Amino acid sequence: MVAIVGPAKVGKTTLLQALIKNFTRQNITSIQGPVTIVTGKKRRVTFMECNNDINSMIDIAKVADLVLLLTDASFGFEMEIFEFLNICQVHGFPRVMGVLTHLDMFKNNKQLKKTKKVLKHRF
Ligand SMILES: Nc1nc2c(ncn2[C@@H]2O[C@H](COP(=O)(O)OP(=O)(O)OP(=O)(O)O)[C@@H](O)[C@H]2O)c(=O)[nH]1
Repeated sequence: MVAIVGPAKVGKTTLLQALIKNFTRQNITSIQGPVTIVTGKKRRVTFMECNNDINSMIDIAKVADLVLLLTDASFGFEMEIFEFLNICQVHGFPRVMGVLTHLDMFKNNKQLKKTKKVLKHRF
């Protein structure tokens, strides 16, 4: 079970659609719940987008094997990220992978490198 967690409008649905397209070559426009994909002969992966509320975060922290924690790089860390990490500490930490989005918003390459370094340092 792979959970996609992050603040509102950070690009969770966009990432999920891109992952589905990568594995299945299908374009899915409206995603209503968890999506299970057969990724190998003996492997299935279920992707689930986590709603941006505390109860969903608690539920997902208990069952996820891997969490993709999305951060809008043009904005920085938001409260929800820290909230979710605190919840994980209480419920047993799943593996967490940080994903930076909106990197294309940076026009200045130097600024992009600096921001990436600062944000990566946290994971
Ligand atoms: N420029 C840019 N826009 C992005 C990126 N990722 C997502 N977006 C845009 O951000 C907007 C919100 O993306 P969604 O995928 O709907 O975000 P979400 O986290 O699912 O939003 P909620 O479900 O409302 O929490 C969309 O218009 C996307 O096109 C990115 O990496 N760069």
